[in-house]
Amino acid sequence: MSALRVCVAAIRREGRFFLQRRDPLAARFPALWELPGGKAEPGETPEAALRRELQEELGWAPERVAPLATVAHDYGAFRVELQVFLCEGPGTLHAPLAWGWFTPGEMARLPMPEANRGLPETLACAPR
Ligand SMILES: Nc1nc2c([nH]c(=O)n2[C@@H]2O[C@H](COP(=O)(O)OP(=O)(O)OP(=O)(O)O)[C@@H](O)[C@H]2O)c(=O)[nH]1
Repeated sequence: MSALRVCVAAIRREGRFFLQRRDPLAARFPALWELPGGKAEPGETPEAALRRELQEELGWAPERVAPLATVAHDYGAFRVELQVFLCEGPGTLHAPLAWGWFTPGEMARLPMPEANRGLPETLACAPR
């Protein structure tokens, strides 16, 4: 089974990261907290996909984007490969869902998709 390539943004401000909560009525992973992002379209580079998703989801363009980690996870019914980018820059994020800024320690206590389990540790070690 081929993996869904999903590009996600670890948006950092003052040591905290932006998470949004999935729709409580979503068919998959309802009400879990996740990083903004989504699937790359055919022919799209991961960074271009990420920038497009951030614009669509949050109406926001990052000033700096750097690859941080890749996490593969098998959910059984499907596999994902999360490509995580560290994103920084000013400006308002126009989030339509519940959202917040969390330290890696706080993040570790939130309900998140299984693929995200190791992320708090990775984000805690992200280059300054
Ligand atoms: N955006 C995002 N997706 C994640 C994260 N962790 C994780 O397992 N995923 C999964 O990766 C896929 C992302 O694809 P998508 O963003 O285009 O899909 P979607 O929210 O419309 O959800 P759906 O296709 O599951 O209904 C989803 O299956 C999502 O649950 C994360 O931190 N952020």
